[in-house]
Amino acid sequence: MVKNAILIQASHLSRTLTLGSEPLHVLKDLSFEVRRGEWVSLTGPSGSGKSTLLGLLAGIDTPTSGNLAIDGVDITHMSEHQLARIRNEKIGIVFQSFNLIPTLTAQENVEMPLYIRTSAGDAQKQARIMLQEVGLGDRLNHRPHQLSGGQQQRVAIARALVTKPAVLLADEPTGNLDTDTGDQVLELFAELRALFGLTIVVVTHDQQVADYADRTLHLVDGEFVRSMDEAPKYKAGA
Ligand SMILES: Nc1ncnc2c1ncn2[C@@H]1O[C@H](COP(=O)(O)OP(=O)(O)OP(=O)(O)O)[C@@H](O)[C@H]1O
Repeated sequence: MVKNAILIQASHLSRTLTLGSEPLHVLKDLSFEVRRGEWVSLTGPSGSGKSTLLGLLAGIDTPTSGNLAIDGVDITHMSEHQLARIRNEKIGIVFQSFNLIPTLTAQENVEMPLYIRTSAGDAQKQARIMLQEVGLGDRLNHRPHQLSGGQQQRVAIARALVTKPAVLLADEPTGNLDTDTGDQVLELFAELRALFGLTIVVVTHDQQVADYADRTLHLVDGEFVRSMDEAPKYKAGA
């Protein structure tokens, strides 16, 4: 059976927060698709709604209105329990601050998402293989504080991908890394995309990071705009 080419389908998504008496329209009527195997950047100024949108795609938050389907499954009205299952099966997430558990080794951190789906022995084996894929086969027993920032992010990437998700979501994944280390992490994304046919969505405010993607969705004040619609960088004839 040919799998659906559309991996993420969002229709008229809105997210409104009610704080005090005034509603805050964080995301406004967003409709878009992401195709299987595509790499999309999500850019925009601070406060434009990037992380909020990523939270919806991750099933961490739910939209106020509209519909969202991931890998052919409509997740819009799912219970927290159902969303947790979708997150474990279909979604890998990487954050700016790595979010590793400090008391666990690299291997144990990567095993974690597998505990609810397989035996301890199998989890250990799969975690080892995934850490080898990200170039950390010789750091299995190191704890996060014994690893560099780039290595910690590689562990986080291994943890995100060990369940073989359809989509990797990343929120400023290079934000805590120097430029060279950040580039290495993005090169690793590209390798893993080729290896696993991954779909990738990266939130970033860094144009160089955004340029790794096939396509950019640019948010301003909760709405998509084309980057070229922004204020011109120079005046014609100046
Ligand atoms: N839990 C919350 N309570 C109150 N306001 C919130 C909450 N979450 C988000 N917001 C508001 O929603 C808007 C969008 O926030 P969001 O974090 O999605 O933006 P962002 O584009 O990711 O910003 P940044 O680049 O600074 O991380 C902001 O104005 C923010 O203040």
